[in-house]
Formats: sequence, structure tokens, C-alpha cells
Amino acid sequence: MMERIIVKGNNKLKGSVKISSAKNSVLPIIAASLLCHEKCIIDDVPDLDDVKVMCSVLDSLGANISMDIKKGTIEVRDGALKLLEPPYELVKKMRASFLVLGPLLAKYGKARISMPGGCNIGSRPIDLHLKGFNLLGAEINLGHGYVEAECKKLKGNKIYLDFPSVGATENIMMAAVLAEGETVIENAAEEPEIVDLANFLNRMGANILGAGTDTIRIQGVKELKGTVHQPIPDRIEAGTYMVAAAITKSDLIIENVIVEHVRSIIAKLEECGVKVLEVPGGVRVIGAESPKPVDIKTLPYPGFPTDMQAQFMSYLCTVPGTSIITETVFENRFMHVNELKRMGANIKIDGRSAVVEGVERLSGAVVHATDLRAGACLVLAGLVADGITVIEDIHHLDRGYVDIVGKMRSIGADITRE
Ligand SMILES: CC(=O)N[C@H]1[C@@H](OP(=O)(O)OP(=O)(O)OC[C@H]2O[C@@H](n3ccc(=O)[nH]c3=O)[C@H](O)[C@@H]2O)O[C@H](CO)[C@@H](O)[C@@H]1O
Ligand SMILES: C=C(OP(=O)(O)O)C(=O)O
Repeated sequence: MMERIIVKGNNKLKGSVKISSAKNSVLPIIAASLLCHEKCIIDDVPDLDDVKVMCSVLDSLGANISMDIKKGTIEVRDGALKLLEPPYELVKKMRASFLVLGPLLAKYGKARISMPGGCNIGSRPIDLHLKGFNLLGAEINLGHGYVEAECKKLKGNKIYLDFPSVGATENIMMAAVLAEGETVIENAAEEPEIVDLANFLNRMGANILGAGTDTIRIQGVKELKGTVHQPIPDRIEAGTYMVAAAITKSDLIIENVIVEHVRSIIAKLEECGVKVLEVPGGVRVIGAESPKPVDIKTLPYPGFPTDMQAQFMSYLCTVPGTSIITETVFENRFMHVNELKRMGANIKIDGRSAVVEGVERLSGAVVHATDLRAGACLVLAGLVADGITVIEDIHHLDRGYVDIVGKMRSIGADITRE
């Protein structure tokens, strides 16, 4: 029998909850530790399935990697690899595995990796990653579902991204740190996780300027050394608990939040009438008794994150009036709509927009998580639904939320896993 999450609606939440380190920072940082032979230590790593998969990818290549879940540290050392081809079985589990391509190419001049393919939120091509590697001088061959990349020595170049892709910016940045000369990434992604990765690389001895803006300049260096790193807090996990406070009309403290990273989420909550106060190390969120509808458009950072779209939709399903949510980052990220409708939500999809009419009450139902954030949106809806919500396919949640059941229980939610 598959595990399920059971939520009983109607409890107010209270107290405080601590946010873990950012999954989307830790994954590229683990990949980046392949770039040197010395020991890299990553502290406070979140206990997530995706992090374990990334460790297995490095392990499969022959890197000496260990994860101490209790202490929350990962150590990677002596990356004398025996293999430059991560196994398909691991790559297909998680798209972020593709981020080892940049480091492998830079350090070993060669790699072979299966194409990650589509997933529930869109087709997710990798053309921008490959265009970048190509401009750095790599020869790329595609065939039989694999990408083969090879180069003698990468050479810096100017790379314009047609879209500020997070993964392409990271992959190209990791390849360029060991290339000869200067690389300039234009229209680069500006997400905080890009800055965290650049800080990690710079501490290893790389020379990267401009991470966090749309132009990143990388001067190649000969080699990198080991370092110790503490990743940034997870802004999407923080946003999810902020919405938990809003949807249940509760007063919650959310600890370990960099407020700057959640500005767009705060702006939208405040537009609804929710109070968000800055407190030392985090935020206090006080739900609105009579919230107002809002329109939301997902955009690359600093715009509203697509990874918060589903969770915010759950909230807006309970806010009287009409809200319009437009998804511009992924072409198919409304899989949660049908599940929310099973819980009594009134949502109509019109192209890349969802028109949400707030309903008086959601009703508990058996629903299934179609992807990670869809799973979170169902937990949030379950917190206020009439009766019992049963969420299936919760392995998606284990990819990206540290102990969501334990954390929600600790603030008063009636939620169990069985
Ligand atoms: C592990 C990780 O960090 N995942 C995040 C990362 O995913 P990921 O790095 O995959 O997302 P991207 O920023 O690359 O994708 C954004 C858009 O660009 C398109 N695209 C991307 C690459 C490419 O070569 N060609 C192309 O067309 C994608 O199809 C998508 O429509 O950023 C997304 C956007 O903030 C988040 O939702 C994910 O949680
Ligand atoms: C879409 C996400 O992750 P990934 O890019 O790993 O699929 C996410 O974190 O919401």
C-alpha cells in the first residue's frame, strides 16, 4: 500500500516553524563540488529525496561522497572519477541531475548523460544549456536519447540566453569557471539560488561577478579548491508556510527566512489583506479575516515564483471574488487544478491563465499529488477543507519538503502520514 497524507480541516495554526535550506541551491552546489579534488563540505543540507538522488549521482560516478543526515552535512572529496556517465536510472528520477554536465565537461572534457525529457509541468527542453556549452567550444552530439559532450579545453565566450533559464545559467556558470578567458552570460537568471551557487564557486577560487543580475561575468581559473558552505534558506518552503498562515487565518512565525527573497510573495499576500511583519530572522504572518482576491503572474525572479503558483491558488480558492493566475514560465503547470476542483474549488482554465472564483468552503476528498508543489497545494487546501482530505502519491512531497507532516503538526495542523 502506498503512503498517504491525511489532513483534517478546520484547525487554526499557531507558534513558529523553521525553514530548511533551499533544495534548489543544494542540488547545483553538490554538482559543483565535482569541480575540485579537495574536500567540500555543505552544512545544513535538507533531508530530501532529491538531495539523496544527487548524492547517488555523484556516488555512481565514483566521487567520494557521504551524507550524514543527523548532522545535516554532505562531504565530497577526492573527485577522481571512474565514470563520466551518470546512469539513466538516476537521471530519469530527477531533472537536476543534468547539472553534472557542466562540471564534468569543465573538469574532465567529456560527459555522456541521458536527455532529461518532459515531466508533469512542461516539456522542459535543454537547448539553452547545450547552446551555452557549444559556444564554450564543446562538441555536442545527440542520439539514442543521450547527450554526448566533448571538448579539448573550454574557451570563454559571450552567451545570450533567449530565456533566463535557472538550470542553463547554473550549468554554463559551472562550465565556465574552468574555461580559458572570460565568459559573459547575458539575460542570465537572477534567482537567489544562482547567487548562492556563485558564492560557493567563488569560495572555491572561481572568479564570478554579477550573479543576481542579468549579466554574469566569469573569468576562468586554472583550478578550484575545497570549501565549506552553508546554503540559503528555502524561499519556496517559506512561502508555503506563509500561505498556510493566510489560508487558515492564523498568526504564525516563520523562522530562517531571507525577507528579500520572498518580496513578491509578501506583496501578493499583503494585497489580499494578510499582514506580514519582519521579525528577527524571519517573518510573522497574520491571516486576513476578510481577504480580497488578487491577480498573479508567474515570472523569473524577482517576479512571482512559478514554484509558489499552486500553493497560492489554494489560498485564492478560499478568497471571495475572482482572482486570475497566469503561468508564464511553464506551459503545463495547472495539473493541480483538477484535484482542487475535486475539493469543490471553482476554477476555469483559459489558455495559460486560471480564473479562480473563491468558494465559501472546500470539501475534503481523495486527491493525488501530480508534482511537488501540487502536493503542497493539496496539503494547504486540506487545512481548511470540510472533513478529511487524503493525498496520494506523496513521494512528490518528499522530493522537496523536509518532514512537512511533522512541521505542520508542530504548528497545530491535524495531519498524519500513513
Ligand atoms: C532544480 C531547480 O532549481 N528547479 C527549478 C528551476 O528549474 P529549471 O532550471 O529546469 O527551470 P528553467 O528556468 O530552466 O526553465 C524555465 C523555462 O525555460 C525553458 N527552458 C529551459 C531550459 C532550456 O534549455 N530551454 C528552455 O526553453 C523551460 O522549458 C521553462 O519554460 O527553475 C524553475 C523556474 O524557476 C523552477 O520551477 C524549478 O523549481
Ligand atoms: C519544479 C521543481 O523542481 P524540479 O526543477 O527539480 O522539477 C520545484 O522545485 O518546484
